[in-house]
Amino acid sequence: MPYVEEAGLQYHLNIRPGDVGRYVILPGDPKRCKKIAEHFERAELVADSREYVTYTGYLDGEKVSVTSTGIGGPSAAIALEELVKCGADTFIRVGTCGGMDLDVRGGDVVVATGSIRAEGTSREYAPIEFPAVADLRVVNALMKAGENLGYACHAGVVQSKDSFYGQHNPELMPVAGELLSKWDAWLKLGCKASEMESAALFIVASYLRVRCGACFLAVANQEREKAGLPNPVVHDTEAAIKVGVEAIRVLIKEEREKNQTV
Ligand SMILES: O=P(O)(O)O[C@H]1O[C@H](CO)[C@@H](O)[C@H]1O
Ligand SMILES: O=c1cc[nH]c(=O)[nH]1
Repeated sequence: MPYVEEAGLQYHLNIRPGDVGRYVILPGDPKRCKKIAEHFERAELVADSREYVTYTGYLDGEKVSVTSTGIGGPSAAIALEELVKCGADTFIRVGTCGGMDLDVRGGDVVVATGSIRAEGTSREYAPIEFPAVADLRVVNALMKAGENLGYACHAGVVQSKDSFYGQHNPELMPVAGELLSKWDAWLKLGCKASEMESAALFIVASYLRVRCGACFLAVANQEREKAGLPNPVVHDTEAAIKVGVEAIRVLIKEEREKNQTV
């Protein structure tokens, strides 16, 4: 492969095997990495390349990492591929989203059980009939984490799309009819929220046989606004970060207990 340089150095992330733990948190925003790494013990910056910032530290004695994916499926798929090449096998996206279902308010945490593949990247990995689903053990760990921390997380299907403004101003787009009629269908089907990376991550994780889940801070809910309901706007991602970090702790504990019984 021409894009792998010496000793397994990855072309985009600028990391090598050994630089990251098997557990990796995946925010979109590179600036969220430092905030997440502050929850680790002995965290160190290991790489800063393009939109990909990576810190590695420890949680309960286990090596863990955080790598930003940037915005959208293409860069998220690259991050997952290169992290897997460096030995990681369990991933939690900690992102932001816009609420869709009326019960999701700004400030709430949403856990994805699966994602609508309204984006392009996953189609270059799997036919559209194949569902983008989160790993069941990671979903359970995220819900347990919410319970441990006293956050009532919403669990359900989310929508992954490529156009942020197609979500917020669909009526201005040349394909308005298609965007609006599909959005209406997602609402009728109980879709919880809209974001941009989880479908690609779940499909690439299925292909590479690794575990991936996702939780999000709902920034606001445009459907609540439309319905004339209170619509708080929240930008502080700490609740979703705490749920993601606690879920990694839950998974580490489960893995240790499993290894003791075999
Ligand atoms: O806050 P992050 O993790 O970047 O996630 C969401 O925010 C970005 C859009 O504003 C997209 O990446 C979307 O998925
Ligand atoms: O409304 C939102 C908020 C965050 N991310 C999105 O994709 N949409």
